[in-house]
Amino acid sequence: MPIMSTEIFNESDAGFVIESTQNCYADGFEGPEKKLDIRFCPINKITGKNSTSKIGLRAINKDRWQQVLDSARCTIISQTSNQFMDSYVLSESSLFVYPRRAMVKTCGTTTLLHLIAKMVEVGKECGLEVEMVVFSRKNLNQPTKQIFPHCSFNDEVAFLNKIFKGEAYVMGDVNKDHWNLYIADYRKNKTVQRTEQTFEVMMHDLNPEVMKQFFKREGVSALDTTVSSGISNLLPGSIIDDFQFDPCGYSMNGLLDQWYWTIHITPESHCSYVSFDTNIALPDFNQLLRNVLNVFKPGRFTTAIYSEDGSPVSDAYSAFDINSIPEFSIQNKTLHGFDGGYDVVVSNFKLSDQYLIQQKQPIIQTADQQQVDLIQV
Ligand SMILES: C[S@@+](CC[C@H](N)C(=O)[O-])C[C@H]1O[C@@H](n2cnc3c(N)ncnc32)[C@H](O)[C@@H]1O
Repeated sequence: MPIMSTEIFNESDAGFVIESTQNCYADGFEGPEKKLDIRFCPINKITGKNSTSKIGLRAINKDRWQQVLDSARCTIISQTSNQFMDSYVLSESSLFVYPRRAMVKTCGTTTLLHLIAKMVEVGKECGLEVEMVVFSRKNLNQPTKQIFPHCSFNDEVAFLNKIFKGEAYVMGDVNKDHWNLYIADYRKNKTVQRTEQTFEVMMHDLNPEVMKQFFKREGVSALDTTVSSGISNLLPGSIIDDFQFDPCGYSMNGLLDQWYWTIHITPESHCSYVSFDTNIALPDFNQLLRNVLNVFKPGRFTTAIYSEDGSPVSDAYSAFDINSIPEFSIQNKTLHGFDGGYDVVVSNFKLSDQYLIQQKQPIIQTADQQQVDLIQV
């Protein structure tokens, strides 16, 4: 029977303490998330009663996931499910659980990689072993404030290589916006048609008027903000689990049949950041990217596309047309093709100088016009 429920946990029960943003994050909250996407397959030998279970990782309950998340230092705030997945909004970002896949992203100074041992253990409890691990993150604003191994990508890779056997890549300009990627792929049957894709948009320098909506306001619920901001229209028909932090910050998980989408917002002007992430099976991302940019109005952003050979986006390099976002100029674009049958494409954009000049023109014209009017009087 399909499960359709949203449960908000009592914050004190969950050990989740809302702290004053002004006091805690005076130097800026670290919005850019670390993301760990682990896919599992049945363990070859029969190891237990759950080994052939169709629900796989979904047999794990919220308390057990909280034990896993304890290692990353974050807390479950609420849970939503449909017939395909369980989703959890966390004190720092999100966890999505499919029968054979767990995707967790955490921000701030969380220690995401510390939860791997427990994640592998949970998989074993369900008769599953790791088939593929993808760890990725954008460059951090303040890496020195992180806890080991998250102060540097080199440390993270060394940490991961003690557990897995993978490859590491840096995509983009290492001195500017860039994206780090680690992949360990144990999938044996390379002939299987793989159709998964993910699309991430990581935005900085957001329009302050837009960001105002994500400060807690008396009498305005998270759902009100989800609707009035335009977020609910990004992928209509979704089950949405949203949360407004106090005094600011917003997170949501969306479930649209078998596809997830998730948005996390740090609205403070000195460190504004918004992430959008989905695995929706669209043939291109032109309209979705246009809509995301219209809702949030960033000054600069990075996109990351992961696309398997049989995915709806057949060519990750041209998954969206830069002509559909004329106010932005592209800084760089990097493609990595992998022999496992998938591509990763990372691009960086910023508002173009031409657009910024055009934006200023009406103000200058008005002032000039006023001057002319005054002279005429
Ligand atoms: C909503 S979370 C989202 C993080 C996400 N990775 C991002 O930056 O887009 C971070 C925002 O919530 C605010 N916030 C308020 N209380 C928080 C808490 N207890 N834990 C984490 N963030 C909190 C932070 O100041 C920040 O604006």
